[in-house]
Amino acid sequence: MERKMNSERFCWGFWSVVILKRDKGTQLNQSTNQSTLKIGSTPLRKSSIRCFCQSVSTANSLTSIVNPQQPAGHDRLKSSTAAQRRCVIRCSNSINGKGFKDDSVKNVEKLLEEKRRAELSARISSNEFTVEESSFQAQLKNNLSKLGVPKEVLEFVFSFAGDPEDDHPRIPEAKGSAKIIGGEPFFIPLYKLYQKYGGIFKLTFGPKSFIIVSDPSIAKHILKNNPKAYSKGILAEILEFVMGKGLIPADGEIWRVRRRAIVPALHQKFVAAMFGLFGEATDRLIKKLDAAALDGEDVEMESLFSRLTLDVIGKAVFNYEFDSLKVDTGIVEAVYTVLREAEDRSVAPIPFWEIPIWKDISPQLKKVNKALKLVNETLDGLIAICKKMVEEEELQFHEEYMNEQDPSILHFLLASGDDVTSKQLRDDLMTLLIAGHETSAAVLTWTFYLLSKEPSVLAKLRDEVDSVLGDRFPTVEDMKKLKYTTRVINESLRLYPQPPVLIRRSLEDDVLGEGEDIFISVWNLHRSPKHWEEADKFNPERWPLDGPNPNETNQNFSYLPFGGGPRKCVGDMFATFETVVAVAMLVRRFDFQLALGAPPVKMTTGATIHTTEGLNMTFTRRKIAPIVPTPTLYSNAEVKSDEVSSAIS
Ligand code: HEM
Repeated sequence: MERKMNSERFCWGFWSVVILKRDKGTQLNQSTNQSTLKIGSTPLRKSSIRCFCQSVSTANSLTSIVNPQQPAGHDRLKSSTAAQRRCVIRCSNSINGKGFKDDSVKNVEKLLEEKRRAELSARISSNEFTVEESSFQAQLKNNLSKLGVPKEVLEFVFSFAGDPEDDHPRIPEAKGSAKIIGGEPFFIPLYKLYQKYGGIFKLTFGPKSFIIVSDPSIAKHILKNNPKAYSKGILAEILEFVMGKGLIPADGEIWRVRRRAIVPALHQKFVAAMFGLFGEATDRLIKKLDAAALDGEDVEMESLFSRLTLDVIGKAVFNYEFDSLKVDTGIVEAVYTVLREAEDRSVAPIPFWEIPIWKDISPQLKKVNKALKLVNETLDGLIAICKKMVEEEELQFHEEYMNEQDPSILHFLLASGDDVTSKQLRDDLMTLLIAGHETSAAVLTWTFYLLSKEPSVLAKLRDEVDSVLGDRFPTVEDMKKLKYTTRVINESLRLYPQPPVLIRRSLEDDVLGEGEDIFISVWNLHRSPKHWEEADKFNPERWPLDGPNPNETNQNFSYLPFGGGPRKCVGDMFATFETVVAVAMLVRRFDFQLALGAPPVKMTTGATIHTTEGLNMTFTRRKIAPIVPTPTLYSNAEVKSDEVSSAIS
C-alpha cells in the first residue's frame, strides 16, 4: 500500500534525499540583489534556496558576471574570489547552475556548517537521539532467522546493534528534528548516525520515520532475496511527472513486463556498437578542451560531462543527436528544464507542484510543462520515424538484432514487436535518458576530481592508456587491457556512489514491518571501515588487476555501484565502458588540475552527488600525437558478442 505523508512533509531526491523541515521560522527574503532563505535562524544552502527561487540564475546572479562576448552556448564567468581574474567556460544550461560565491557568503556558510557538524556530533554522542525499545531488534532478528538468514550472519549483523538479551539494550532508533540533517548532503549525517547506531536503525522525526540500512546482509535481503516485498515508494511519487511508469519508478506487473522488454535491447552486440559513439562524443569534448587550453581558459567540467553523456545517451536510446557539446537547441534546454525540475522537487520542503492554484499561476511550472510538451513531442516524432524505418526494413528480428544505421534501443524495441502503449514507451525512453545521463556524468566528474588529487594514480593510469591505446579510439577489445582504468572507475564509484542511497518502501510485513520507508545507504556501505581498509582513500589498487571486476555479488553486497537483485541497473556494462573510454581518451590527451582560485569542491545532493559550485579545472595539452578517429560512428558493430563478455569478465 502506497502511503502519502501529510502532517509533516519531507522531501526526497529521486535518487537521493535531502530532508528539510519547514517550520514557523521559515522566511523568504528576496531583495533585488540578495535572496536569503532561512529555516529558523539557519540560512539554507544554495541548492535549497534554488527550489524556492525557482531559478538557478537568481542564486547565481549574486556572484557571477556573464560576459556577453562568449560564443553561443556558453557563458563566461568571472570570479571575484580568484587572486587573478580567470575565465571559466561552463555550459549555460548546467543543471547545477554553478558559479563562484562571494567570499563573505562562503565564510559564513563554512562557519555555520562547522557549527552544525559539531552540534550534531555532540548530540549523537550524548545519546540524545537514542530511544530504548528492546522488542524491535529481537523481533527483527527473529523474523530474519525465520526467513533462513544463517545464524552466523545474524550474529554478525546484530553485533553492531547490541544484544537484545543485554540488560541495557542499545536500540537503534535515532530521534530528533529533521534540521539535524538539513545542513549538509543528507548522507553525511546518516553516516555519522550509522557509526553510532550500526547497520540498521530507525530515524524518527515527529510522526515520520525511516529505516536506514547500512548492513550488507540486510541490503541483500531487501534487494535480492525478497525484492517483491518492496516498492520504490517516495521515489515513484517524485518522479511521476517526468518518468510516469518508466522502469525506475515502476513496480509490480508493469515493472516486470517492461524490464523483460528492455533488458534484451542492451545486448552485448549493441554495447560493442556503442564504442564508436563513446569515442566520437569524447572527441568533441576534447576539441572543446583543446580550444580552452589554447586560450588559457579554465573549464567547468561537471556541466561539460553532463553534455557529453547527454549526447551519448540520446543517440543510444532513440537515435537523436542532441549535439549539446556544440549547440544549445531548444530541445537541449527543454531536457535540462525538466531535469532541473526533478532535482528541485527532490529538495523542495513542500510539494508545491501539488497545490492547485500554484499549477495555474507558477511561471516555473508553466515553463516545465512547456518543456515537457516539447520533449514528449520530440519523442513521439522519433518513435514515428523509427516505426516507419522498422516497417520498411527487411531485417529479421533475432536475439542480437541491430539495425546498423540506427542501433538504438528504441529501434530494437519496435522491431521486437513490443506490445506497448505510446505513453509507456515514452516513459521508458525518458527513464533511460535520465538514468543513463546523470549517473555517468557524476561518475566522470568525481573521477576527475579524485585523479586531480592523486597524481600517482593518474601516472599509473596514463602508463596503461598510453601503452594500450597508442594513437587511436578505444575499442571493445581494449577493455580487456584497460584494467587499471576500469579499477579507477570502480574505485570512484565506491567513494562517490551514484545514487548514494537506494529508496524502498516495504509493501508487507517482511522483516521490517509494513509501510516502512527504507533507505539503503550505499554511501555507508562503501565507506564503512568494517568492510574497507582506509575506506576514505582513493586506492584503485585495492582490487587486484588479475582478479574479477568488483560487483555486488563478489563483494557480498558491501559494494553496490549498480544496485543488486532483479532491479539492478540495466546499463551497468554500457556505463562502465562509456566512462572508461572517456577517461582513457581525456587523460591521454591532457594534463589537468583544479583551477587556481576556484572554490573548494564540495558535495551537494541532487539526482546524484553534485558539486556545490562546479568542478573548475585547468586543462593543458600533453605533448603527444592526436588520437585519430575510427572511420564510422558504429564501426564496432561487427564485434562479436563474446568479445564483449570476455572484456568484462
Ligand atoms: C555509471 C553510471 C550508472 C550508475 C552508477 C547507475 C546506477 C544504478 C543503480 C544503483 C540502480 C539501482 C537503483 C535501485 O535499485 O533503486 C540503477 C537502475 C537503473 N539504471 Fe542505472 N546506472 C548507471 C547508468 C545507467 C545507464 C547508462 C542506463 C541506461 C542505458 C541505466 C538505466 C537504469 C535503469 C533503467 C534502472 C532501473 C532498473 C530497474 O528498476 O529494473 N543506468 N542504476
